[in-house]
Parts: sequence; structure tokens; C-alpha cells
Amino acid sequence: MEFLSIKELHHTYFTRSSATTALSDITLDVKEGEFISFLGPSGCGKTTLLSIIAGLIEPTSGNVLLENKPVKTSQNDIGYMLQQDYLFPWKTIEENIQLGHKINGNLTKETKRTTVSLLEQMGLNDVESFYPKQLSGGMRQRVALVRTLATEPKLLMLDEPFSALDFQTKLKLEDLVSNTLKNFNKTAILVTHDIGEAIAMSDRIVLFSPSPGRVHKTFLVPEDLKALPPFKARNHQSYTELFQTIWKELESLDKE
Ligand SMILES: Nc1ncnc2c1ncn2[C@@H]1O[C@H](COP(=O)(O)OP(=O)(O)OP(=O)(O)O)[C@@H](O)[C@H]1O
Repeated sequence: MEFLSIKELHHTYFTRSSATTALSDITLDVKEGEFISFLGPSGCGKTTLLSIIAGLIEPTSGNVLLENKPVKTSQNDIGYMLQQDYLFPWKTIEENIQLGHKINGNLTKETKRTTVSLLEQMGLNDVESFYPKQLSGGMRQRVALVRTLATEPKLLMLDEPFSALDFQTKLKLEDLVSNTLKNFNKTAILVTHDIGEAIAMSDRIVLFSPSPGRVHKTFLVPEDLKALPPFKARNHQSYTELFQTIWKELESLDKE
């Protein structure tokens, strides 16, 4: 049984005067514990696909199965980390993280202990009573990751989570997120425009072509790269080779 299975997916957005086919014939499987990246030119349907996987948009045809069951909006099986942290400014860090538990009515001493432990694993000690404005952008994104992990989702969707950060913070967070997800054996889908980030963090990269969005090519990241944390992977020869291969494919898409 595949962990996540996307079968013959098509999606067209209809407005009064137009119809835009955002995705056509997408078939894709993701294994449990796999880290997969979606890469492709603007408008090739990456966000649409994430929204369908999350159950936020019903596809025009085809289906998405998570552990053999159709995805639903109400499920807690999927966690998100987005470009913006979306922390509530009037709530403390602890309240922000525990909000999911509070809404689900399962706020306990244990969930508090887990929150503190996760924060410590992210190098965030003694920040529970702080408000978001007291933290830097990188710290806030780490809190956003803790909030995502706290609800113990089966699948994580990372939608350009580092794109608003400065380069140095982004590199540090790539290592931290990659290491944390490996430790928790989480399955993750990363949407990014950054080829290097996709190579350094993923097991597999799916390159989409636009108009309508289709799977153009899939690239397996070599084992020697996967064994390295993202920062070290970026300095490896196989990284440069794969970067150039994907770059050429992207350029060929521009010419189509
Ligand atoms: N709500 C909508 N109504 C109509 N068309 C839409 C809607 N959302 C997206 N589209 C169209 O669907 C196509 C795919 O858009 P989508 O946002 O999924 O692409 P993307 O790859 O995520 O783009 P980007 O990389 O710029 O975020 C585009 O042609 C877009 O204009």
C-alpha cells in the first residue's frame, strides 16, 4: 500500500468567462518517510496540487488517497508550514503551539511537556511565555514547525517555508527541518522555486511543466547526497551535477 497515492488527477478552474486547466493527468505515489519536492515554473499548478492533497479543493477528476482513504479537509493527518508563520500576535508562543490541542479538546500536561521538548529540540529554550514579536523571523519559523509537529500529522506540506528568510537563516533552517523530519520519520512534500533547496533536502524531485501542469520529469537524489545534511550536500559534486541537469530541463521548459 502506498502512503500517498495520486491517481489520474485533472483540475480545471471555471469562472463565468473562462476555464483554466491547472493540472492534467497527474499520477504520483509517495512512500512513508519520503521527502519529495515539487519544482516548476510559476503557474504550473504546484499550489493547486497541494490544496487538492490537503482536501481544500475537490479535483475535477481523479483522486488522492492517504493510507488508502480519500483525503478530507477536516482531517488532522496533514500539517502545514508556509512562507509566513501565521502565529497569532496576541497569543504567547506556548498558546500558539497548543492551539490545535485546545481546539481539539485534548490540552494536557503531556501536550505541554511535548511542546517544551520540541521547542528545546529546535534550540528555542525558555520562549514559551514570549509573544511572536519578541522573536526573529527564523525563530518564528521554528515555532511554526513545532506547532505543525505538535499535532503529530502523518504528512507535512512545506509550501516555500524558507523563502521569506535571509539566506544564512534559510540554510540553517533547512538543516534543522531536514534533521527533525528524519528523526520523526515524517513524510513531507516541499514546494519550492529553489532547485538547490529541493536537491539538498529531498529524496525525490518532481519537475512540473506548465499550461496545463503535468509531471515533466522525476529525479532521484543520489544516495551519497541523501546521507548528508542539506548544508553539506550543497558542497558535494553530485549536487552540482544534479543542479545542472534540472536547470537544463527548466530552461527547455521556458523554450516550449
Ligand atoms: N482560484 C483560481 N481561479 C482561476 N484560476 C486559478 C486559480 N488558482 C490558480 N489558477 C490558475 O491555475 C494555474 C496554476 O496555478 P497555481 O497557483 O497552482 O500554480 P503554482 O505553480 O503554484 O504557481 P506559483 O509558483 O506562481 O505559486 C495558473 O494558470 C493559475 O492562474
